[in-house]
Amino acid sequence: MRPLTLEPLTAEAFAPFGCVLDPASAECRLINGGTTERFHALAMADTEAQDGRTILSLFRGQPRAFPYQVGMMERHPLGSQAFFPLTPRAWIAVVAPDRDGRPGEPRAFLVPGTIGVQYAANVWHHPLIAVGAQSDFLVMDREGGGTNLEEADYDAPYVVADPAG
Ligand SMILES: NC(=O)N[C@@H](O)C(=O)O
Ligand code: NI
Repeated sequence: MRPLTLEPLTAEAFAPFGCVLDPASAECRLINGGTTERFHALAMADTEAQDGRTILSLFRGQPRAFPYQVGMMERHPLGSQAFFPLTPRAWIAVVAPDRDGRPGEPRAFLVPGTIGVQYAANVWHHPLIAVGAQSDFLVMDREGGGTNLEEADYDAPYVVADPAG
């Protein structure tokens, strides 16, 4: 099995795959008479293809067992998909470039529990990888017609070591 190195997440490194949802980097607006900080527009949903609509869901992820085998990837051709942790616990985002309609060499990012990511439409990624304990995420993605899920298996799995060491 091919080891996957866990990379630290940066907006630059993730840019080919989507965007990072980091309140600390967002425009912060003081609203409601100064009682609330609005971390504005962490991400813009891309869900309108084929009359799609944006929905917000809660994903309750059970922790994956490590070392974790990444044997498949998926993508959503018609819409973006954003994950933002509600549980302040680090998690893992695995993405890959497209290589002639199949996922190429994956990259695994360790995402702090205060930061989310949005996979751009049609970007190969692995389904949610929660780490250590049950973790809740707000997920913004697309509801609508058409086929919005494509999956592909790797010929041989990659393996991610336990972030806890
Ligand atoms: N199936 C589903 O809604 N979730 C996946 O798309 C995922 O990326 O976790
Ligand atoms: Ni997905």
